Amino acid sequence: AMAAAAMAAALSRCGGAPRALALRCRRLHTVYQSAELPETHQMLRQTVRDFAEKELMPLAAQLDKEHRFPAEQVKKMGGLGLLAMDVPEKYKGAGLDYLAYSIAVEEISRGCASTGVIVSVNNSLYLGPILKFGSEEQKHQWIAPFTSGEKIGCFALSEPGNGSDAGAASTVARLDGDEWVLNGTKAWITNAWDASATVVFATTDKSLKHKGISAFLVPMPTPGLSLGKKEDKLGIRASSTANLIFEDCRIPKANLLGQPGMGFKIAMQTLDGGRIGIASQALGIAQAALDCAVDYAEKRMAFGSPITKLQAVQFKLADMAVALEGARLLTWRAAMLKDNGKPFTKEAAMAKLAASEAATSIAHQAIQILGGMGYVTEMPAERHYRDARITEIYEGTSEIQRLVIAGQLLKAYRG
Ligand SMILES: Cc1cc2nc3c(=O)[nH]c(=O)nc-3n(C[C@H](O)[C@H](O)[C@H](O)COP(=O)(O)OP(=O)(O)OC[C@H]3O[C@@H](n4cnc5c(N)ncnc54)[C@H](O)[C@@H]3O)c2cc1C
Repeated sequence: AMAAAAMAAALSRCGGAPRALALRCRRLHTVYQSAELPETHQMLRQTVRDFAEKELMPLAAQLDKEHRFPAEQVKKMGGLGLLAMDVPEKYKGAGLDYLAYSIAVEEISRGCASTGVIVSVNNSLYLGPILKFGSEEQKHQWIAPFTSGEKIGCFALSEPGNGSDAGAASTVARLDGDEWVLNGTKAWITNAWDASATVVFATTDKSLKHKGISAFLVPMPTPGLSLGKKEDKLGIRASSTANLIFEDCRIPKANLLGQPGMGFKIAMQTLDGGRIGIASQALGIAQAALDCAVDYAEKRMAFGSPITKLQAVQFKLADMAVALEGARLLTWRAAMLKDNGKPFTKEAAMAKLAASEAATSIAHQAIQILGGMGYVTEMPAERHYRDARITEIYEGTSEIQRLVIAGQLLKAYRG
């Protein structure tokens, strides 16, 4: 009942009438098998879908073309509670759960995949570890101002010399009186150019290898921290990606997150949750690609009838739908396990692997169904194809997901 009240409060912030919205069936081709979702989550889905169709979908191509951060839309999403979904209301979050978060990120990404990752990084990678490992004081200082969309955060783990092998971090932090002094370069940091703070991982005791890594909270901008150039990317081009360069960057001693040496554990647990967000982003891209393919195929005539009459096209659509629904169920399952306080490392890796591979394959087939029109920017299919690709790389490549899944699987068999 409390979750439902919180949901109603979050929804009412947008000034909408969620019940009426939930009852309105928008388009036949985007009906989900969502009967098994709680009513609150169905309402949320409809609200976020309406927002994405009105505010994101019409803009997505332009944002992509201009590499433009959707600042105004991020503020509106903050007003809807979408930037801090599982953060309790006492820290100014929406007080919802990870299933709600997954649904919201999917719908946002269906409208604009770049916006999807911006939202996912703020929720999972920035707020997530502070919520779980921060002191009460840190939560008030570093969470509350990052819930409304006025400020967003980032997460800096990867480095130029190591991505998958995150335990080999060469960024260092040394205690000097009442301050930590950070030196090193973090690479590929999502939201870097638009962020007001970062969670950053640095080695405090090299002899302990990955057990000598600690996590820190760093305001942005701050002296000693500079940004690299914006990466010119294949997809998700409206989200900024850049290096964070620390050169004798001094932060207060109190900005240590958790205990010294806990950084690697914090990073890995954070990525477990983050993978649910990226799986959801992939679902949204895949859904958008499938929607586009069906819309087009119903109208495109070849040899005297719409190409949806061709069994070869129908078989493609069937395979796309199966891959999407299977990945969605895995994603919801991982989210529900997390919401119930159960282990979900393996399930989150399975969800991320299945959803990202589904998204790349569905976006590929969508282009095939559109033929020449799939290859040009008049239609969104080519953008979905470019946007999908990153979901197999960040927050652990598909190879790393397979390693995580196999490791957990073998552990379970061996008892
Ligand atoms: C657009 C974008 C945004 C990003 N955002 C962030 C962010 O916000 N914060 C952040 O910290 N990082 C971020 N990253 C970094 C991302 O997480 C890494 O790129 C990713 O983890 C892979 O690391 P790498 O690029 O160093 O590749 P490498 O680790 O060098 O891997 C290269 C290849 O080797 C394979 N490989 C490596 N080790 C193994 C193994 N043990 N077994 C099998 N195969 C292996 C990989 O799967 C891959 O195919 C982002 C990256 C991009 C491109």
